[in-house]
Amino acid sequence: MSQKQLHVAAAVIRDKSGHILIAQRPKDKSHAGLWEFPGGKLETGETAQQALIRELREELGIETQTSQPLIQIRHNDPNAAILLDVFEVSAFSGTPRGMEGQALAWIKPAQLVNYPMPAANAPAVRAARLPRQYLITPQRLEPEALLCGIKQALAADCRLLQLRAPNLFSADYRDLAVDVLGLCAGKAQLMLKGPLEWLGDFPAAGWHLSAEQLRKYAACGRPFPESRWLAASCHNAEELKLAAQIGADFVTLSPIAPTQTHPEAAPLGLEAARDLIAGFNQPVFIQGGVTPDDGEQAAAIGAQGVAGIRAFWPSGG
Ligand SMILES: Nc1nc2c([nH]c(=O)n2[C@@H]2O[C@H](COP(=O)(O)OP(=O)(O)OP(=O)(O)O)[C@@H](O)[C@H]2O)c(=O)[nH]1
Ligand SMILES: [Mg+2]
Repeated sequence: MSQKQLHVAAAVIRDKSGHILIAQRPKDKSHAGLWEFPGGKLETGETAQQALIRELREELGIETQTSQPLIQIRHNDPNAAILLDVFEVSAFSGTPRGMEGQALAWIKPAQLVNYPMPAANAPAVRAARLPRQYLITPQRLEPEALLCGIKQALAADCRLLQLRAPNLFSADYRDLAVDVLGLCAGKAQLMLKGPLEWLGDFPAAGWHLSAEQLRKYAACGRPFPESRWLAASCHNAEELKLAAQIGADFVTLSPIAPTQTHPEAAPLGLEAARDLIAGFNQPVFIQGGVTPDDGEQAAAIGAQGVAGIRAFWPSGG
């Protein structure tokens, strides 16, 4: 017997203060009592976006004004193979109400982990907690210049930052990381990059693995609990597979287009990137030859957003 295929559209609805709307599944439905992103199954002939608009009207009594793809998740449940097509809804009219008697809650993104959801939702929760841009610090800057640029980036609403400074000696990097953690507190999520031996020194920050580290450690599994972000730099299907194996929460995929800094690396192009992203279940930031203006294009190929160094670094820094 072939497994049932379910295509479901669901919404991460944000209000003006950045809270997210979740709903509790009613008693008479599957996964009763678990929380979910409002939405439902596509009807025959509908696109995912059309289904989303209809479901939000039926379940919440709102009219969707702006929606953008966030993440597509493929999940095999004992009863069905689910394709969960998650959109971000940032503008709507009307006040959401539980039209089917379901409980609703507006919560901060960081609180999502406290509401039990179906297993398929884990990557969507990660995607909802991450911004659309990932700033990586440029090489060969002295600590003062780095701190100055980071302050400017934070003032310009940078919310995910990777402190990459391969030019610094380890002691200097570690001192700098302490300062940057302080600057980021309450503003941005900080990812550090360096030897895994340093992990214990920085319990507050996430960790970004190089492709080389990924190869070395993937077989050992996740190096720390899920309360911190684990990310990895990937360039092909094999590295994405290792990222899934180690339990990475999100990845960068590069290079998408030719870049000045890596002219020798063959760019993937958007089509190949789209296929790789479709085969990977966690948020992907595309990097290399993309700029902050490419966010919409990134979302259109299934990516979380764009990552980068020079094109993302504050110009005065
Ligand atoms: N809406 C929604 N469904 C989800 C999520 N996560 C998840 O695994 N699902 C699954 O996707 C399917 C969607 O079902 P649904 O019950 O919302 O479908 P529906 O609104 O069309 O309801 P109906 O079939 O009772 O008319 C269910 O199997 C549900 O468990 C989620 O975050 N939101
Ligand atoms: Mg539903």
